[in-house]
Formats: sequence, C-alpha cells, structure tokens
Amino acid sequence: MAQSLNLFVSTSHTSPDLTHSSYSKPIFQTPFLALPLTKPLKKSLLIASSAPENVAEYAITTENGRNIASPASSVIEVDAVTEAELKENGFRSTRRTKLVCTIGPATCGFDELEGLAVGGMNVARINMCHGTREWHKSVIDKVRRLNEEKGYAVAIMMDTEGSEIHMGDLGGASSAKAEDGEVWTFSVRAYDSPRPERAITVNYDGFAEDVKVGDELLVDGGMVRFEVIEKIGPDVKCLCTDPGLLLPRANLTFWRDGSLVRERNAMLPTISSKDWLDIDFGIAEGVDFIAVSFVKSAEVINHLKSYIKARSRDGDIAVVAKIESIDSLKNLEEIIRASDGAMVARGDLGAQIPLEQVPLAQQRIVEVCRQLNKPVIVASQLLESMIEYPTPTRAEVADVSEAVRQRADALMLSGESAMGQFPDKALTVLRSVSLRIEKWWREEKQHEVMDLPDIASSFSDSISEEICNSAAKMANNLEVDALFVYTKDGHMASLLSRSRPDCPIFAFTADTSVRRRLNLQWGLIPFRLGFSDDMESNLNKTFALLKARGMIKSGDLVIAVSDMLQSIQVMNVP
Ligand SMILES: Nc1ncnc2c1ncn2[C@@H]1O[C@H](COP(=O)(O)OP(=O)(O)OP(=O)(O)O)[C@@H](O)[C@H]1O
Ligand SMILES: CC(=O)C(=O)O
Ligand SMILES: [K+]
Ligand SMILES: [Mg+2]
Repeated sequence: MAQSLNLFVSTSHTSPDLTHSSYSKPIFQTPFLALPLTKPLKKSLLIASSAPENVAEYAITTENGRNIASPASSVIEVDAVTEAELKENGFRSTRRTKLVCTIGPATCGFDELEGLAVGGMNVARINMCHGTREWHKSVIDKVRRLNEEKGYAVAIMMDTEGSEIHMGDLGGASSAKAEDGEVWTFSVRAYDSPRPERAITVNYDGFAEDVKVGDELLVDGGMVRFEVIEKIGPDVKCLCTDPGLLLPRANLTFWRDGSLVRERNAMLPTISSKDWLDIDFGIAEGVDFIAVSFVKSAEVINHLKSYIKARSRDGDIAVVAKIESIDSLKNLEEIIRASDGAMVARGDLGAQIPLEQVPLAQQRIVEVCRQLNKPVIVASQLLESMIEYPTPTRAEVADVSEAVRQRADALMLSGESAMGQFPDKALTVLRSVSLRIEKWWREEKQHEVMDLPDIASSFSDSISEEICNSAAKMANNLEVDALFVYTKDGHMASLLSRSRPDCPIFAFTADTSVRRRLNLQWGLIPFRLGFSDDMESNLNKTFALLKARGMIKSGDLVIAVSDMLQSIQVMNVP
C-alpha cells in the first residue's frame, strides 16, 4: 500500500510557447521532518493558450505531446450560482451552510424553481405526504431540466409520508379555521367533496377505537387543540380548546393524563405500503436522497439501504433518517450510524417531546452526526412567520443563527417555500444569516475545536481520517485559500467537511451522483471532473481549468488531498 505522506510546494513560470507550465517539488516526504528534496523540477503539463473562455476546447498534453485528457474529460462542471459567487466574492466568502427548500404549490413552476436555484437552494425536497405522483414527477423533471439547461446542480430529496396518524387533505382546501368552542368530527370515513362542515378524515383505521373520551387531540404538535367529548361509531366528536388553522394532512397525536398515547401507533410500520411504492418511484426517478419519516430503529434504515442497493441503477441513493419521535431519540446513535445523514424534524419532534426539550435534542443530534461524520439538516419552522410576512421575527433570525453556529450541514425551509407568500425572501434570510455568522467566525478566528472521535473501520480509512484532520488543521493554521479533495466516492470530502475548516473545500469527483450528494455537506463545493491517479497532473489540470474560468488565480494557496494517493500537498496556484 502506498501510504507516503508527501508535502509539496510548487513554483511556476511562463515561457513564450506556453500559457502556463507548472512545476511541483516535494519539500517533505515521510517521515515528516525530512529535509527538502532537491529533485529536478519536472515539467508536468502544457496547456494550449487558445479559447480561454471555452474550457471544452482546451488541449491538455504532456511534455511529449501525448494526450492525457480528451477534450470531454477536461471539462469541469460546477454549479452556476457557485461559479458566479466564486468570481464575484472570492472563494473564502462562499457560503458553507447548505440550504434545502421544500417544493410545493408556491414554487413548483419552472421560473419559481429557478428563482430558488439562483437564491442558493442546494437540495429540493418533495414531501410525499402531499401532491400526486404526476406532480412530483413534474417537479423532478423541472429540476433536472434546470440543472441541464442552466448549469445548476440542485439535488433532489424525497421525503416519505410514513404511517403516523394524520388528517386527510381537506378536500382540496388550503386550510380550515377551527374556532374556540366549536365541535368538530374526526372520522375514518372518506368524505366526498365537498367535505361536510367541521368534519375531518383521519388516515388511521384504529383511531376511533384507540382514543378515549377526555383525551387531548393535538394537531401539528399543538398548533390547534381539541378535547375528545364523544365517540359515535367511527366518528369522534371533539371540542376545540385552542383555536387555529388546520392544514391539509396535518399530523395528529393524542395525549392522555399528560403523556403521548403511542402503544398502537408503535405498531404502525415506519415504511408503509404506500411509502414502498413512493420509494420505487424515487429509485426509478433517480432521486439523490430519500428521507425516512418517523424512523424508530436502525433496522429499517438497513432494510431500506439493501433494498435500494438491489434496485437502484447506479447504486447510490443516500438515506436520511428523520429524527422526529421518542423512539428515534432513544436509538439515536445506532440510527445515525446506519444512515447516510439525519434530519432534525422539529415539527413532529415537538409534538412528541415537551417543546422546551427540542433545542437540546437538536444540539445533541447535530453533535452526534458530526462525530459520526453524517450530514445533518435542521428543519421546520425556522422562518414560519414568513409564510405570511415578508420579514422574519427577530426570534426566527436568532433560531437560524443558532443552527448555523452549531455548524449544522444544512437548513431547511418547509411551508415557507412550499406554500408561503415569500419563498425567495425566506431563502435570502437563510442565506444572509448563514453568511453573516460564517464571516464572523473568520473575522474573529473562531476555529472549531470539537473533539472528533476516530470512526475509521480499517487501517486505510484511519489514514484517510488522519490526513483529513491534519489537512484541515493545517489549512486553518496556514490560512490557506482552499482545500482541494479528489475523491471517487466522496468519503474524503466528507471527512474534510467534518473538521469544519475555515476555508472552502473544493471537492472534485468524476461521478455526477456523488457530486449531487455532496451538495448537502457543510463547506463543500462539489465539482465534476474526470481525473487520473496522477495527482500532479490532476492539480495542474484543475488549476488551468479553474483559472480559465476565473474561479482561482495565481498565488492562491491551496492544500490538496486525494483518496487515490494518500497525501497532503501544499501549493500556490501557479
Ligand atoms: N406538494 C405539496 N402540495 C401541496 N402542499 C404542500 C406540498 N408540500 C408541502 N405543502 C404544504 O406545505 C406545508 C409544509 O410542508 P412540509 O413538507 O413541512 O409538510 P408537513 O405537512 O409539515 O409534514 P412533514 O412532517 O412531513 O414535514 C404542508 O403542511 C402543506 O400545507
Ligand atoms: C420535517 C418534518 O417532517 C418535521 O419537522 O416534522
Ligand atoms: K413527510
Ligand atoms: Mg414530520
């Protein structure tokens, strides 16, 4: 196994016949303290000077004229918004915190989706609780078309419905108002539209059997409250005690003597038969993430992962565990270990545990994910008031800042982008709050100091982990402009992200789906690039391509690592 740790610096010069040619020479080789080597400088790449604006036409050859990269493989792809940001602001100020937007009626049009992509949406989420299969397909198609035609790299996350108890869809109405003292009927009957007044369908057959007179019925974790006053066959009569707006398919929980009633509930499968059909649909459509609602144990995640592995065309759809139940908190570590990421789904979580415990649960989930190297999304009600108003409350801004300060990988909009009046403004708030906190870290040199436990399961993985931890630390100490990582499966990129370094991480991968999945991880700027096992040529090729696009410039200090050659290289862009 080649496990040398090479530290390189590079110098550059120009000669009349070349646009750039760069030389790299190692200054250290393992062991670390070896003296600089005086190896002769090696010319590595010649880059033709024509057509700098058209990267595809670049001819990349070695000194002896042999082509090492076909024009196609010399193309580098990066998200169009990121590219503009890199050019305008320089890469130290690119946003590290990723943004997820739930797509709904307010944002399912092509132009609206483009508005979100321009505003920095990294992942579009479709919630299988709402909308038809055709609707979801049309959203996926539009996002893919945006990516292809306009150069974005928006990933798609499908969120399963799960089989918790919820209301029906209100016969097409966008909401219904429940007033104090009104009596409403909750029933397993499927009402024809128009829905009778003050009648709500419940999706769970055992509902009327399970509730008792005197129980408290909470809609969406307490947004509206009812008391059960009478049971008549399948109909349960409830008195509204806390008025509010009922939203289609809102989640229902019932409480008895101050605790959540969940015996029967616990028998419901995490993945219902409808969910399996949705998952088949997601696999067929090649979504990038499947978020599993109401996960109770690692078992269901393992089951889903092997199901996907057996069916998915190009293997990998990342499975995100939604932490939104008491059971998921109990089994947190094993669930996160089994998953490819997690979501702090505060909406339902706040209906299952006392509200004042939600912030601590959030902190713990974010921390465990970081330690186990899994991306984590903080979700729900971040900017809830922006569903109706164009500016957030001060408390909401504080909540968003707190999630950013916890260095969560991603923040998510739900109703704000799905059916709110100001989706773009809400996204702008997430973006500007993230940027402000991140800038403050850099201004105040607030390095992250979290102790990261060893997580590698093999010696080779341990080396990767040590390399990434060291490279991130070096990047902070040397105040480098960027970390570069060349990665086949994204693992080394995620290890760098885990250290939350000060500088951005340029992650190069040849695989389009790996690139889209890296979109969810803190600080990573994913690029698609074909590369070889020869790091020197990879670096020179990357420098040339990025310089031609104005994304880096001569003199920028870069640390590069790769999962082919386990090494750390420090160099100035020639
Ligand atoms: N595809 C859709 N069609 C219609 N309305 C939608 C759609 N997606 C979301 N919404 C609306 O936006 C609101 C917030 O979306 P969100 O995805 O957070 O759903 P939710 O119902 O709160 O459930 P979950 O717990 O699964 O997140 C929903 O309550 C619904 O009113
Ligand atoms: C996102 C989600 O499912 C929740 O907050 O409940
Ligand atoms: K859901
Ligand atoms: Mg939920």
